[in-house]
This record gives sequence, C-alpha cells and structure tokens, in this order.
Amino acid sequence: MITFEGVTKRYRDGTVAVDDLSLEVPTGAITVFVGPSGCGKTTSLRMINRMIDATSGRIALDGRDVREIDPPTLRRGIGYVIQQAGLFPHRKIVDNVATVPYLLGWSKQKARARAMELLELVGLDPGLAGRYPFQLSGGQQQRVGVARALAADPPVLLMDEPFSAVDPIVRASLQDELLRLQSELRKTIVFVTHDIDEAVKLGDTVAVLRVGGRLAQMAGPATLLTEPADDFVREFLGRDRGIRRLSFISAKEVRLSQAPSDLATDESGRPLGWRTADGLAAYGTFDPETDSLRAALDAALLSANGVAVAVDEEGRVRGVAGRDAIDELLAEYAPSPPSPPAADAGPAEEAPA
Ligand SMILES: Nc1ncnc2c1ncn2[C@@H]1O[C@H](COP(=O)(O)OP(=O)(O)OP(=O)(O)O)[C@@H](O)[C@H]1O
Repeated sequence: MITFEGVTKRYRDGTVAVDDLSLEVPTGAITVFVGPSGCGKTTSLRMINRMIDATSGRIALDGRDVREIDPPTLRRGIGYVIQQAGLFPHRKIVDNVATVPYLLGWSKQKARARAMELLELVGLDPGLAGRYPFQLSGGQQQRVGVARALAADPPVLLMDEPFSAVDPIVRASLQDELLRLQSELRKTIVFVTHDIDEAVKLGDTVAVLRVGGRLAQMAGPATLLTEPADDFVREFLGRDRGIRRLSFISAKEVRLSQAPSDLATDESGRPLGWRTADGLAAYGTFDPETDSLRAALDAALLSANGVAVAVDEEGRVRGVAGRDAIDELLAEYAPSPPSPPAADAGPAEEAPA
C-alpha cells in the first residue's frame, strides 16, 4: 500500500502544486489520479518514486517513508511509464525493454530472454525486437514502454498519461490490454490521466483532484458516477453519468425468458433475426456472464422489437430479456432516495399553526 499523509509540494516559485494530500493507494489494484490540467497529478505521482521530493508530509510504501529509501533502490521496485513511451531512440526494442535488467547486472542473454518474454506478454510480435523505436507505431511504442516498466517485475507501476498520444481505437485496445495484464499480474498501479472516461474504465479506485492539488473525491467508479461529492466532481464527470454507471452493473441478474418462436436461429442456435412479414429484422445480443447492464440495454435498443437476445460465449441463444426485465434491474440499482429528516425535526407535512 502507498500512503500519502498530509503531502504538500510547493515549487521554488511559490506554486502550490499539491496541498495537504492524504490518501491510500491499495496494493494490487489500479488507482487513478484524474483532474483538470495543472491539478497536481504528475507532481503527486513523481513524489512516490522521489523524482520530486515533497515539501512536507509523508509518503510511505508499505509503511516505510520513501525518504528513507535511496532513490535508485526505490525506483528498482517501481516501474514508470510515461506518455510517448520515452524509449531510447538508438537502442533496439529488445534492449530498450532490457534496460533495467542490464542495470541490475543481468547477463545479456538472460536480460534479452526476459525482454522477449515481456514483448509477448504485452501483445507485441517478438519479430519487432530487432527494430528501433522510430520503426514502430505509437501504440506499439507504448506497449514497449509498458514491457520496459515491467522488466524487473516491480510490485508498483506508475503510469503518467501513458495512452494519451495515440488515437482513440489504439487507446481503447491499450486500455483493454492493461486490464488483461493486471488481472494476471495484480500490480499496485497508480495511473494519471485527465480523461475521466479512461479513469472510470481502468480505476478500481479513482481520486479526483482539483486545481491546487486538493483531493475532491476518492471512490470506486460506480460510486463516483452515482454520488459525486460536489458540483466540481459532477461537472468533471460530464454528461451521461446515469448511462455510464450501468457499465458497472453485471447483466447476470437480468431475468431471462425463453426465446420466442419468432426469433430465427441457425442450426447451431445462433440468432439470425426477428421474423417479420417482410423478412428478418435487427436484433441485439449480450452475454449475461460477461456483459454489463449497459450492454443488455444497448442490445434491447438495437433490437427491432426492443427485446435483447442473451447469448452464451459461443454466441448461441440462451434466452431473451424484454425491457420489463431490464427495467426491473434498473430500478434495483436506482440511486438511493434522500435520507428522511432527522426524528427531532418533526413531521414535514405538519405546518406550524
Ligand atoms: N518545476 C515546476 N516549477 C514550478 N511550478 C511547477 C513545476 N512543475 C509543475 N508546476 C506547476 O504545478 C502545478 C501542478 O503541475 P502538474 O504537472 O503536477 O499538474 P498535472 O495535473 O499533472 O497537469 P497536466 O494534466 O497538465 O499534466 C501546475 O500549476 C504547474 O504549472
């Protein structure tokens, strides 16, 4: 666990980048620092590996003050990934990834073998190992950056806007890849972004910072979307909070009914469309085992008759869910009503005489 206790950073020119920040980054989970430009995200991140030293307060790694650990030792246990990967331009990909193992004195053979393993782990073709960074796409370079940070198997990974320099499609695949890696590796990850969508997608916990380096709210993404602490957080989360929250509710509990005979399927049971007088009409599918309530609702909206088709992992029909079944679950997850007035406030409807 990484703990910030009343941490303040005042730069020489008097700028207070981080102001009395206290929070806990749990072990083995992704914590995202998000907030508008200049709110102190990068400063907070870099104080963890002492690229920047705090002016006051304490940052502890598993209870140990980071100031007690000399920076090279500290950084060996902390991988660091930055925007545009920051690869060494004159080193081959394999040697970029092997940077830390070389520093640790591993033999060239062992370091390169580890690098090849890592390239595969981050989803890169090992055939790229002999290239130079400029011969790779932005997304590939970013994967190399992640592989390099993982080289010495550090328990902690700091990621500073690692995916901001790539287009939205590559970005989404890098995010998915990070989630896949994390489900295997269970690192303690601190991830900085200014993109709230990225924050709620990746974060087990999201810390929203406001300019001046103050913590506005720290919560799981679903809670953040349902119960923003104040107007600043609400505005920062932007529109569609209600719909986006459905991504965090599993579709497992959606009540399924037997597929009616007007759902046409092929011989292996995969849907073909809704039978109508004019032929087959559009249908939408979701997999209750892996999809969210948002996907189930989307499937219903995409179906010509408003009925979502539930499928298994092979794409075979398991049943259907009408809007009534989806609405039942939506109602269950509706935000809680305001708490009743305190008992001593008297019954609200009794007007004073
Ligand atoms: N070396 C420095 N000297 C003086 N002020 C600095 C220095 N580095 C950062 N700052 C200021 O500290 C504040 C926080 O900067 P920081 O880079 O931590 O913010 P950020 O949230 O990461 O921003 P961005 O999303 O734009 O990268 C900003 O006002 C910035 O101008």
